[in-house]
Amino acid sequence: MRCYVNIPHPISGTISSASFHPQQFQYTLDNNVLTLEQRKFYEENGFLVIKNLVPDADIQRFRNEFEKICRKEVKPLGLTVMRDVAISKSEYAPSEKMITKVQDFQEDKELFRYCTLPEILKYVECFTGPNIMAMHTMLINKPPDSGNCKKTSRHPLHQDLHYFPFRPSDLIVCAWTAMEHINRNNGCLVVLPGTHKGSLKPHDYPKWEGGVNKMFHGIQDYEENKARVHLVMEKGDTVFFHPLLIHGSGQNKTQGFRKAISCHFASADCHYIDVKGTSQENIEKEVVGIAHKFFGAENSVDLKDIWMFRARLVKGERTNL
Ligand SMILES: CCCCCCCCCCCCCC(=O)SCCNC(=O)CCNC(=O)[C@H](O)C(C)(C)COP(=O)(O)OP(=O)(O)OC[C@H]1O[C@@H](n2cnc3c(N)ncnc32)[C@H](O)[C@@H]1OP(=O)(O)O
Ligand SMILES: Nc1ncnc2c1ncn2[C@@H]1O[C@H](COP(=O)(O)OP(=O)(O)OP(=O)(O)O)[C@@H](O)[C@H]1O
Ligand SMILES: O=C(O)CCC(=O)C(=O)O
Ligand SMILES: [Fe+2]
Ligand SMILES: [Mg+2]
Repeated sequence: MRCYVNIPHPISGTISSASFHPQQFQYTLDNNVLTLEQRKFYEENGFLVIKNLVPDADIQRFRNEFEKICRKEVKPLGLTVMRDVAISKSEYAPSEKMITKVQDFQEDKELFRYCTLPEILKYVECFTGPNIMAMHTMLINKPPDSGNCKKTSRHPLHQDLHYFPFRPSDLIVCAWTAMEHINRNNGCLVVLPGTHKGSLKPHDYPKWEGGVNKMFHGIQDYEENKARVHLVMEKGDTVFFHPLLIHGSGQNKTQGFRKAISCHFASADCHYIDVKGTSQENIEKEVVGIAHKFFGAENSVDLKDIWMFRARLVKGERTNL
């Protein structure tokens, strides 16, 4: 996982034994895809934006398929369709306006293409190595908040590792692609650079007046003065980020539904862990509780089974996960 690169001496420009400064990389692997500058950026900040990575034609296909799902013209197996908490009890009408995100599209050929795009996997491999599993998939359709003023479209600051019962964290990466221009107005991603170097923090529901979406846990000891960086992205731009990086997204103040597609990838060489007795126990209980609703409480399923069942190999060999 760790490797050393010879950095030429800044003054002499040569590598001699006297001027040899080994550089340790912890969060990126040795290959020729990332420039040294990009590698250093990810090591330091825990995220990396690649401009214009996914072609418009692919994004259009994801959009078309999402609309078909919303209109109930297709019903992919295993898909979770989530409505915003502010409208979850309102009248049912199948339209994209009702859906805040879909998750687990591993059985939907059109959407899952995202997780197999060579241009995405090329970068993913820099973090996971050659055996790559798609662990969790989402298409987020952040609804406008302007109507209800409840700010329920916000995603509290969190670390994605809170949801994951596998390790090591450095071999996990999220790819998140903007499906349109995204800025602070429609609720872009917000990151706290460098927080991937810290540990996993306890997460719980934020105490928001307007309510909060199911399982949208956030970190509790939020430091107001910590520098937040708002990632303004164009259609097709993709950010890769570490699962310990603290991030969230702000309210959508526009009338449109802000769209992004994402996948969490992990090295197939990762291993599952037991989260009992850790800060992740609360999310495990919720996930297992929902699974019981679907499969019946008598059929005991644990978190590991749920993840193994949904995970898909996208490159290399399925070793552990
Ligand atoms: C399996 C492993 C999962 C891993 C976790 C994710 C990993 C993520 C990793 C990456 C990091 C990702 C970070 C992340 O993204 S974390 C967010 C991840 N969120 C989820 O995974 C939630 C997935 N959603 C669901 O499972 C369903 O949509 C739920 C269970 C929510 C509704 O189910 P269903 O659609 O069948 O609805 P229903 O009509 O039968 O209603 C049932 C009850 O639920 C109420 N309700 C409805 N909508 C919401 C809502 N939005 N907020 C709160 N409550 C809601 C509703 O009022 C009713 O309440 P009551 O009348 O009973 O009181
Ligand atoms: N003071 C805070 N306490 C807790 N969480 C916060 C705080 N400020 C921001 N956040 C979280 O970080 C996310 C991003 O913050 P940001 O300030 O960019 O968005 P916002 O407050 O929703 O919108 P705005 O662009 O109007 O500030 C928010 O959605 C929220 O989840
Ligand atoms: O708002 C988004 O698009 C991303 C939210 C997020 O971080 C997540 O679902 O894990
Ligand atoms: Fe997240
Ligand atoms: Mg704010």
